[in-house]
Amino acid sequence: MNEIDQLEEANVGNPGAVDLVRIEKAVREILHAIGEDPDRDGLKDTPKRVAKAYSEFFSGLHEDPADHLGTTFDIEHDELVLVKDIPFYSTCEHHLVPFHGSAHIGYIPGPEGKVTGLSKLARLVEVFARRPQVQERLTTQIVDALMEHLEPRGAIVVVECEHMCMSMRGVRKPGAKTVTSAVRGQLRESATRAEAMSLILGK
Ligand SMILES: Nc1nc2c(ncn2[C@@H]2O[C@H](COP(=O)(O)OP(=O)(O)OP(=O)(O)O)[C@@H](O)[C@H]2O)c(=O)[nH]1
Ligand SMILES: [Zn+2]
Repeated sequence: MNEIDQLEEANVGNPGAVDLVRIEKAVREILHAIGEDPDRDGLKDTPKRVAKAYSEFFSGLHEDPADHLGTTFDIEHDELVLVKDIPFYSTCEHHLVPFHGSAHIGYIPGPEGKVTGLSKLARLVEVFARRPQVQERLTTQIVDALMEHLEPRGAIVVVECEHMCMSMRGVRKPGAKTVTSAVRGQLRESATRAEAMSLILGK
């Protein structure tokens, strides 16, 4: 049996939509390409480990934000709700290396009073972070999902990240931070926006 057949046989079913066998084959190729021996002791299980890791890194591609924002409570509150410093890891779609940092999410519930569980905001970040991403799209996808599913009066998302593609390669500037924001509805008005920003950035 050749090495690819062995990989196929070793793949014990693929519960998600990430094709583990295909990743394993590709990782073996990469190891060959960098001049390594994929069959040496330390590397022989690496393709399998990488496939498993990638299925975590990219699990958000197969998730729907509605799964998390579907649970809402009717709570009368027409002031800002803000969850800040939600840590996350994502993967830069240009280099397939991590970028990581924090997301801050605020919204003013709408007249329907749709308020979601606080943990669901962190789950929403995961849905979009666990995909090949750029930071700007991550930021707008989060805010747009909030607007669509909670119908709030307004929403704001601020994301602060360090990109490994700028730290460990290329321009090599570790510590440089990128800040992106997306604001919708009433939170675009200068006074509410300023209040939200000072709560988010005033550490
Ligand atoms: N706007 C944006 N750019 C990103 C993000 N992640 C990585 N990049 C940038 O994507 C760009 C890709 O540029 P290219 O010139 O195609 O690639 P490259 O030769 O590897 O670029 P260098 O990183 O400058 O070496 C780089 O400037 C990265 O810093 C992101 O989330 N948003
Ligand atoms: Zn990158």
